[in-house]
Amino acid sequence: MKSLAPVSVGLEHGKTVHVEAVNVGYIAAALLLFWSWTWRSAVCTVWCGDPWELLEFLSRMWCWRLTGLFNVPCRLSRSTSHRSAWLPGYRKIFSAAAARWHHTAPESLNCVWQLHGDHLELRYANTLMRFDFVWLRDHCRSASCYNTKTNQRSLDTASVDLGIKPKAVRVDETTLFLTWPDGHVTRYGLEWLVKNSYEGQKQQVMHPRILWNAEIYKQSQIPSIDCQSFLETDEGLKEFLQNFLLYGIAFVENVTPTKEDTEILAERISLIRETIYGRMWYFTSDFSRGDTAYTKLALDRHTDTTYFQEPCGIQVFHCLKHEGTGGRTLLVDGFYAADQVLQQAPDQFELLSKVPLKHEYVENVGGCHNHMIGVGPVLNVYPWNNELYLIRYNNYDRAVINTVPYDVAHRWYTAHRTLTTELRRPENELWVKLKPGKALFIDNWRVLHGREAFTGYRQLCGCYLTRDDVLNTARLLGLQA
Ligand SMILES: C[N+](C)(C)CCCC[C@H](N)C(=O)O
Ligand SMILES: O=C(O)CCC(=O)C(=O)O
Ligand SMILES: [Fe+2]
Repeated sequence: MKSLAPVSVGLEHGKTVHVEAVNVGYIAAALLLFWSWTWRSAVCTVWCGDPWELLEFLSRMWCWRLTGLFNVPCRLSRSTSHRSAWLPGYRKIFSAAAARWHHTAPESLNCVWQLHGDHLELRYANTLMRFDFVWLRDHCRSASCYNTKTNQRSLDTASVDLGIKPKAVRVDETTLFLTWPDGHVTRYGLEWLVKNSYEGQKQQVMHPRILWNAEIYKQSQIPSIDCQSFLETDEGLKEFLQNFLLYGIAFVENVTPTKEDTEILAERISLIRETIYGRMWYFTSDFSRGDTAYTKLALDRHTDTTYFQEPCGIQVFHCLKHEGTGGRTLLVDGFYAADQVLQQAPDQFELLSKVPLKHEYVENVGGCHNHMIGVGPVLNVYPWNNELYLIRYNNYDRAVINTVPYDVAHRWYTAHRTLTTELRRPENELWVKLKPGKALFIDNWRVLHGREAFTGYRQLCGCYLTRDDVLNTARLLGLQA
């Protein structure tokens, strides 16, 4: 008897039937019996293992044939059991059948599918997708599972058997049909699957952006949006938001230079995020608060509120008055700089995205007492596609590093230096002088700001916006955000 690599065949609910090593004659007989159902009762006589196991196995094979799911048990997982072995010939036939792609309807030749032991594989619109069975059950859009009025799931996911497997699968030109063991039918539009599958998502650009240095930004000649058009037309607002999403900064001009008018602007696109600085703030160099922002000193590039667990999404600045010199605003695209780090030193990019850091705001000035702590890495990336979505960079407010051991700390300082070098390249610096009437919106998750030291009286007003609400407005206008 030839000894073969042990193989086990996966069945429903994670059960595995181990097939005893048998000789050629037995396998031939088993094959014969398999194809001739009427002989099912005689199985035990040619089986040298547990007869019920074989019976169960063969009956399942029969069911699969009936339901067209013959290829279900194609997961030929390795098993350390000495008992299981297939004859090469049978194994070949078996896996050849298993590897068969289904073109259920002749018209749907652009969609093929294959049912595996633990997932469904489907190729459509040049996308090869793999779906977990629980996922397929969980996302069912039938009336009993999903409320299309509220766009909410009604199905209790915890009630789905984790070993669930469809009883039948069918595909026509547009739709995948799955019948579950309890008879429930799930339908998925093939287009919907491409859009919503992991593989489909990976192909899509999540957030279209134009990374910039000073030259790129200036060359683009992005116009400021007129205040009236911003406030009164959807086109004006949409153009503004499109610029904002692409570049992380956008300007509105011809704004009446008051705090109240600035507030009206802010409210046009979002809810205002009230913080310890108030709702609409208004500041001069009077050191009314315990922060360098409230002085005449220069401020190096940074993002704000790094000491919040969720740093503010958007910052609005409107200079209401400046009688003096200096005080220009510095803007640097943090994502452009981070991208340079990724190109030069991917390991340093990774470190900056992995090492959690604390930022802290401790204030005890006048009647203001605050102690804020926010923890997170400098670069925040989506774990599923590594896309950068938030940069937390403020060397003034960075707290004691005590979240990593000394050697990691040293590597982190090296990576931080690389990023800082990029952020400080003069060609990456966009300098603007904010003037009364021109409001600036900054994506505080992406673009760093700073300011030049100044003399004289300078008055700035503005606010923070909740990011979710800005993106909500953009999506409602049909933008990808
Ligand atoms: C904008 N406004 C003047 C209100 C607050 C400034 C906060 C400054 C702080 N160091 C930070 O970077 O978060
Ligand atoms: O004074 C400025 O131009 C900006 C100061 C600053 O960084 C801030 O208020 O967040
Ligand atoms: Fe700031």
